[in-house]
Amino acid sequence: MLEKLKKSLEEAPVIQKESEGQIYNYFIHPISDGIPETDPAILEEIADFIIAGGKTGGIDKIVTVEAMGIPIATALSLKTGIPVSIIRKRKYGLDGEVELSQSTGYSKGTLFINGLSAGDRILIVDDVISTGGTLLPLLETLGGMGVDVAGVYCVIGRGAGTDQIKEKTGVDIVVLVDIAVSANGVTVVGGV
Ligand SMILES: O=P(O)(O)OC[C@H]1O[C@H](OP(=O)(O)OP(=O)(O)O)[C@H](O)[C@@H]1O
Ligand SMILES: Nc1nc2[nH]cnc2c(=O)[nH]1
Repeated sequence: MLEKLKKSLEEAPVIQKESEGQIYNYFIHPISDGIPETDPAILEEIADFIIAGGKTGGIDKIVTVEAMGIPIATALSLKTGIPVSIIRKRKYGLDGEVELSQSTGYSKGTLFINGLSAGDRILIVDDVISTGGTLLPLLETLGGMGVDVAGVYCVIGRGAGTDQIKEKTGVDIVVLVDIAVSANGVTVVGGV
């Protein structure tokens, strides 16, 4: 299952990003960067896997975070007819906008939620989970808003974020492929 995705991950180049005196080994892959180009067959494989998980029934919105969750969310939307709501890195200042801080192993920023409200039943999809510094504050903020998160899918998992989020929030994130990343490259270490 997901053989194309796994094979392409093993071939992903790794660059070093420096943040706050720490080096982060950042892998570059079509699903997480759009480089060199995204194979629609891999997007379809991912969308079909998520649909087979049975969590798309009764969902009001597929929710993702700008930028690289968008192709995955769009592929899923086209197959299910469920609309996509995108959490942006840009402030709009609309009524009801909610902002939160995001951090990754290589960046810090602010996310802006628009178009979600109490009682919405959503499925979250994203390309990568690593430190959890994006999804943890997002899940906490959505919980505070009264949004019902029916499931969370991340295509690629690395690092401790998934386990930490489970410990802190009880939310089980489904990771399709688990990888280990070093300066020498990417190794697939698990997954569905
Ligand atoms: O678990 P974490 O350490 O938070 O890493 C995961 C996040 O990193 C990437 O986002 P990024 O902000 O780099 O945006 P991008 O989608 O534009 O690459 C990715 O899309 C996830 O949202
Ligand atoms: N492309 C890419 N996205 C990420 N998001 C969090 N970590 C990474 C990474 O190593 N590579």
